[in-house]
Amino acid sequence: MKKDVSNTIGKSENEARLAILELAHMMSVPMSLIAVLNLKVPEAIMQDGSNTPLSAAQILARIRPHGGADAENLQRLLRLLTSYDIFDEHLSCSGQRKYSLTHIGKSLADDDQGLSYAYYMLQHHEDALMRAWPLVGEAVEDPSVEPFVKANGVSAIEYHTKKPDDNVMPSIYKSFAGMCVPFMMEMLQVYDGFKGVETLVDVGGNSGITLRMIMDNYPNVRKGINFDLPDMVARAPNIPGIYVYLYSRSFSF
Ligand SMILES: C[S@@+](CC[C@H](N)C(=O)[O-])C[C@H]1O[C@@H](n2cnc3c(N)ncnc32)[C@H](O)[C@@H]1O
Repeated sequence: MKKDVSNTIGKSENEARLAILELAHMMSVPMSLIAVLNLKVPEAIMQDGSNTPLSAAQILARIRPHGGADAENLQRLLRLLTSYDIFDEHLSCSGQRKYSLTHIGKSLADDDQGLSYAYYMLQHHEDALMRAWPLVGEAVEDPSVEPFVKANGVSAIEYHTKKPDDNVMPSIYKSFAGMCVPFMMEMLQVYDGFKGVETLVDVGGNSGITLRMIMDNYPNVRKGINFDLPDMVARAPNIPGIYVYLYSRSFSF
């Protein structure tokens, strides 16, 4: 007997169409997220520390108090990001939409050290990297020059370490610190493997901030060595007890 597969085919074709549509528009997600991060929307919602739901117009009143910005367009971004679990949407009986931050969204608002996951997200979508992505297919045809170098003339590490940056903490440090500090805080609560260690080497220690956190928790670690590239450690903050070790041969993570 011939098996009726029409429903199955229809279902999988529909799923395929939806999947392709989602993939075709995928760029809207990181681009919308970058837009709300640049607008400092997470900080605006957390401004009074309460994460109280706010309408797009109320958010704009906090970030653009002199007016002139478009609440309707901000709401479009917020609605899109609500479907990716960055915001929670609260719909009132009158049809007004308000937004608060989800658990994921809260990780994008600055903490009391001025750190958050936002800096990693921003650094991974900055212009230099965005110039390299369209060239990624060329790396298949000709792998001799990596896309970032082709687009920007220098390697990613060189670009980031040589970039003029008058911040107290250059963006490449803030990007990694924003990701690593919360992780290390949790790790230090459960891992006690640093007991008895006197000298600790952090390979690829970046700004040295996680090494400092370990040394603050374990006074037995008297000497820390931040083993990183010369340009990276050259701009790293000077931390008592932490020495830098320069290594320039390339390796990948
Ligand atoms: C993902 S970051 C590490 C983040 C850091 N562990 C923290 O806790 O914040 C990778 C680091 O590896 C470093 N790195 C890359 N190539 C290296 C090399 N050849 N020698 C030493 N460090 C290198 C980079 O400069 C960068 O600081």
